Amino acid sequence: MRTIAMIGTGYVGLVNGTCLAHIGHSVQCCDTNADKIEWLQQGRIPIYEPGLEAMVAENVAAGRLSFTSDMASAIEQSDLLFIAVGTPMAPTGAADLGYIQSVAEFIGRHLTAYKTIVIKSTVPVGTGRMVDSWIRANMQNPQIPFDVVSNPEFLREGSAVADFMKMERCIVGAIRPEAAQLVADCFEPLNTKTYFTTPESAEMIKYAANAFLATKISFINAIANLCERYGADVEDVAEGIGSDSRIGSAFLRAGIGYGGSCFPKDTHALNWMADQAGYNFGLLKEVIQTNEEQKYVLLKKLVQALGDLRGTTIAVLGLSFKPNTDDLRDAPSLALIPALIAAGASVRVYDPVAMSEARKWFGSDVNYGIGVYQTIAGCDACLILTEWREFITLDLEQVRQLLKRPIVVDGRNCYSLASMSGHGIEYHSIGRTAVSAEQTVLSRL
Ligand SMILES: NC(=O)C1=CN([C@@H]2O[C@H](COP(=O)(O)OP(=O)(O)OC[C@H]3O[C@@H](n4cnc5c(N)ncnc54)[C@H](O)[C@@H]3O)[C@@H](O)[C@H]2O)C=CC1
Ligand SMILES: O=C(O)[C@H]1O[C@H](OP(=O)(O)OP(=O)(O)OC[C@H]2O[C@@H](n3ccc(=O)[nH]c3=O)[C@H](O)[C@@H]2O)[C@H](O)[C@@H](O)[C@@H]1O
Repeated sequence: MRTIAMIGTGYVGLVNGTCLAHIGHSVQCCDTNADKIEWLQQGRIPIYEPGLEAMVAENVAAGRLSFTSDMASAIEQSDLLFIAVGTPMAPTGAADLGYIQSVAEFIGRHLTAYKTIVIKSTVPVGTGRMVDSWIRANMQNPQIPFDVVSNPEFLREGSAVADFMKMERCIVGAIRPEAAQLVADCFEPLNTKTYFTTPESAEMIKYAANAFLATKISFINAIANLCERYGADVEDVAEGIGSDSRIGSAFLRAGIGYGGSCFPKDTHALNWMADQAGYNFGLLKEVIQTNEEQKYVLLKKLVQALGDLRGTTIAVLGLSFKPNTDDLRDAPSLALIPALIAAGASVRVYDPVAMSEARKWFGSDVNYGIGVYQTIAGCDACLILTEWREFITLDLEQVRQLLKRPIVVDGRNCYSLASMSGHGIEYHSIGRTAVSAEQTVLSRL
């Protein structure tokens, strides 16, 4: 059992802190956001993450997990200091290391005995060494030893607790093998495969993993756009290629592009790193560009179906960047909804859990519905942006009756073409428009 200070109690810090407590460690989660800490001390969870609330309560009750704004004493009382603060995108596309630097300097000022400092945040290659120097520059007693270890995080929002508890692999990048082993031992109860490497490789593994997954998504979205032009069905194509074990079926769901707090910023940060090194990562630039364009494909489909959008009311189902989270950071909805409004439409939105988050982003620009059916009633068309369970099990008969015009434009391919047409709904989805051979490029060949 180790004593751990988790510095930064956001999606990653709160889940890691709670799960590390759950596997037996004694964890203090700290944050500069005093409101967040106060909420957590009252047993309230500031984010929506399945399974997290119960796990927090259990570990707080067991005395293994606590929340504090007193970072200095948490640091003093802990063997390992995990840094899990944000690394948002700077205007240049680079990762903004401001929060990391301020934590490193704080640690430096409060270091009174040996500590292992673990970087959980996603940081550009070389950051571990910068953290080392920021700590050193602020130490009152430069003789105190410490290690900086890179231990990137791979959890997904919406399944974060399960991703941690069934961790597929643990990456540990360190200069001193003893420090690497200390960090690996923290995760020992999970029985996961650990890969030991240098800090630079560990930092690169994180960006390469996210960029590769983003590449798969942009690739299948580009194929989807081609499928529409040739009358093929991207769902069949994804299944057909995904069954090749060298390709794999994961991350081949065509849609309206990837969003969230990580793929967009991490692809930009990797591209920035490449540019800094004088390497033109053209492939990655295309992945980013394809994703940008994909966010607007539903607008084009809607205009094709309805014509002029001025004076129309459009229902939007799903605002979060994926199901099972209330996170709207870089969600496709943030790009598409302003575009609908700019085209003259009134927008009525509904999301099962992200409504209060949505109010922060959209304010009074949209109307907020109550439940699916109240939201779509009387609308000219309905868009599906997130594949929440509630939206993939709609009562299609009611949908047809409630919409002014029975048009559904689905950015997540939640339904078969047959089920929608069977209910008399004009259905537009991604990469599988039901066109006859005469309407496709084939007819012109
Ligand atoms: N959200 C995700 O699913 C994943 C995120 N990551 C990476 O983990 C890092 C954290 O991401 P999130 O948890 O999503 O961010 P977040 O924004 O949800 O949380 C960061 C927290 O750090 C706190 N903070 C900022 N400065 C601080 C300081 N000086 N001292 C103490 N606390 C401070 C903030 O108040 C905030 O509560 C990022 O680098 C991200 O790229 C990695 C894998 C998954
Ligand atoms: O670094 C991070 O923060 C995390 O980023 C992603 O996790 P997350 O963003 O939570 O969610 P994903 O499930 O990866 O989905 C990201 C986006 O891609 C989209 N997506 C995903 C898969 C797919 O086949 N198609 C597709 O469009 C989703 O709708 C969503 O908008 C990675 O999957 C995690 O491994 C990583 O730790």
